[in-house]
Amino acid sequence: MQIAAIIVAGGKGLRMGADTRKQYLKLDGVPILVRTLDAFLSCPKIHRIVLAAPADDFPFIRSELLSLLPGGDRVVLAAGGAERQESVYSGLKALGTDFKGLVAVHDGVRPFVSEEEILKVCEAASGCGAAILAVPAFETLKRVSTDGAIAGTLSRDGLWMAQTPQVFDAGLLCRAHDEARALGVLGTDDASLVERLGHPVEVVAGSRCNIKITTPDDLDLASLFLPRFPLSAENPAG
Ligand SMILES: Nc1ccn([C@@H]2O[C@H](COP(=O)(O)OP(=O)(O)OP(=O)(O)O)[C@@H](O)[C@H]2O)c(=O)n1
Ligand SMILES: C[C@](O)(CO)[C@H](O)COP(=O)(O)O
Repeated sequence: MQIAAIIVAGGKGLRMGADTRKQYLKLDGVPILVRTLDAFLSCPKIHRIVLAAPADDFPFIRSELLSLLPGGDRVVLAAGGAERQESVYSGLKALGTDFKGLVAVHDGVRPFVSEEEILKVCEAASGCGAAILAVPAFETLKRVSTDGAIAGTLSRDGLWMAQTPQVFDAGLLCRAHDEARALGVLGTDDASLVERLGHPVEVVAGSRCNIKITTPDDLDLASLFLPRFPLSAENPAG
């Protein structure tokens, strides 16, 4: 079965508070987005890659990022939208409605995804049509009221934190996005749009290394993980 990846990198990175969009910040000299794309370009099961990114950045992405990557010319660019969901939708349109395989949606700012994780979540989705990586909640969870006081302690039983890749049958993902758009539903991930259709989504245990680089602290954490995630052997920057 054909597998396509949609990498979303259209965000502004407001919580990072950097002058540059965080997907272009460098970790040990290599842009975060290049590290993420390298993980997918070097995975033999991924046949096509669409990158949803700010349209104004396309010249920079072509000349400064894709040019660093062996196979970077395989990456098709799609214009990112105002919300993550719109960026995924734009990626789906760029992929084309005739694509019939699996689509793996991944955040451009999750560079520490392993090939093993990509393969196992794709494998799960090839069975049931929808699967995501996630990790069990690992801290005590509090509901906090607007005055800053604890309003309750939640049971951690059965609570998981969603990661990406989130992998779906292409037709199912298109239907989930079309319906959400028609109804004005905005989800923070793709699985939530598929869940609303009543379709089961399998959860595959991921790793706590697969962080979404969101705040400046995450850059410090990322530097600790770097030695465990070298660039692929084909990548001359690696
Ligand atoms: N309009 C958007 C918003 C987000 N994303 C992408 O979705 C992923 C996860 O989003 P997040 O980490 O929340 O990124 P930002 O939206 O950039 O961050 P912030 O909310 O702090 O502005 C990132 O790779 C981001 O680039 C996107 O493609 N298009
Ligand atoms: C898709 C996602 O990465 C799963 O954790 C996440 O929902 C994106 O989160 P955001 O911070 O709301 O953009």
